[in-house]
Amino acid sequence: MDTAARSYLDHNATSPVRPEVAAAVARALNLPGNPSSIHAEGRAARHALQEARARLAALVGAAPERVVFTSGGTEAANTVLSGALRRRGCPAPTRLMISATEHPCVAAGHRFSDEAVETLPVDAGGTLRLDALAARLDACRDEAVLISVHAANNETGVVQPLAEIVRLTRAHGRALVHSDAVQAVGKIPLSLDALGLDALTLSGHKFAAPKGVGALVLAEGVTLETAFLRGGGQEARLRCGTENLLGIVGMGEAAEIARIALDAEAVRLAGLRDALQNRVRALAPDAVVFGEGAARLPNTLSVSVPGLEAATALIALDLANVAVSSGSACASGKVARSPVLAAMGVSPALAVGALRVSLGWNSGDADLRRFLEGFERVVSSLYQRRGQAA
Ligand SMILES: Cc1ncc(COP(=O)(O)O)c(C=O)c1O
Repeated sequence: MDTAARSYLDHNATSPVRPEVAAAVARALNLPGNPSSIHAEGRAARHALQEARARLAALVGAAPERVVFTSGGTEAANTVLSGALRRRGCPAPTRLMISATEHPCVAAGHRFSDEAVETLPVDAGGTLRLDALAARLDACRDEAVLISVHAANNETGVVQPLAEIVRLTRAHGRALVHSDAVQAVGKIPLSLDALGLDALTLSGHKFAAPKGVGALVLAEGVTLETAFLRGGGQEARLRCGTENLLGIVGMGEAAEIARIALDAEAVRLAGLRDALQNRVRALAPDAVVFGEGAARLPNTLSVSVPGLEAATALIALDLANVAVSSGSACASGKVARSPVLAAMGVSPALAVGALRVSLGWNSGDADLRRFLEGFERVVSSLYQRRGQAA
C-alpha cells in the first residue's frame, strides 16, 4: 500500500511502527541468543531485554523489575482480573468495580461472578462518577475490592481521574486499583508510583511499537498469586516462556522516543486536533463532539453529525484515502452501538454516526486537509438529502 498517498488517522486502533523502532527490531533480529542463556550470545539478548525493560519502566514511572512483559493489553488485563492480583497485607479481592466505559478486555475479560461485579456510572462527558465510587466503597467496607478503571478511553479519548480514584480507595483500606492504561501510555504523562496505582496494563502497538507485545506493571508489594504462564521461570516466574525479544526491543525503543517527545508531542497533537474539531464544526454546525467538556487525550476526536451513518462515512473517507474508525476499532468490521456512548447517555441515533479520528506521530496538516475534503463531501451530500426531504 502506498502509505504516502493515504492519511492514516486511526492511531487509537494501532499506531504505525516508527522507522526508528523498525530499525531497532531489525538490529534485534541479529541477536542469536536466548536471554536465559549464560554465554555471550545469551548475555547480549538479556542486555537488550533489560534495556527495553528500563526504558518502558521510565515511561510509566515504575522500577524496571516491576515490569512483566506480555503479548499485549488484553493478556495483562485478563490476568489481573482473573482474581490473581494480591497486595501484601490485603486479603484476596472478592468484589470487582469497573467503570461503565471499560474496554472489553476488562468488561468481558474478568473472572468474577456476575453478582460480584459492580459497574460504576460515568457522567455525560464520560468521566467516572466519583460520588458513585465513594458510595459503593462505603457500602462494601468489609470486603476486599478490586477496582479497574481505564486511564483513557479508546473511543472518546476521555481521561479518567486516576489520582482521585486512588485517593478514595486509600480511605477504604482494602482496595486494589488496576488501570488499563493502554490508550494513555505514550500519549500523556502517567506514573504508576506517583499515582499510587497497584497495577497498570499497557500495549506497545498503541505507541508505535509492533503489535503483539505489552506489559503488566506492578507496584512494590503487589504480585500475582497465579502466574500468567508457568514454566522456565522467565519474567520473575510470572510469565514464563522465552520472551518476544523483537517486540520487546521495539517497545523499548518506542517507549524511549515517546518519553522524550511526550510533552511537545501532546501540545502538537492537541493543536492539530483542536484545529480539526473547529473545521469539522464549521462544516457541520450541528456536529456533536463526545467528551468535549472532559479531560481528553490530545490526539482523539470523536464526533457525530445527526443523520450521518458512520459506516457510510467511513467507506466514503476510505475511498478518499483517509482511514478513520467508527466507535471502537477493536470491534471494527461491525458497526454496533457503542456501549461507551450508551453509558454517556448518547442516543442510539446519534451514536450510530460516531466517527473517531485519532492522530499520532506521523499526522500533520496534509492529513487534516485530506480528511476535511472527504468529510466536506460526506456532510454536503447529507445536507443536500436533508434539504430535499424538507
Ligand atoms: C483501552 C484499551 N484496552 C485494551 C486494549 C487491548 O490491547 P491489545 O490490543 O494489546 O490486546 C485496547 C485495544 O484497542 C484498548 O484500546
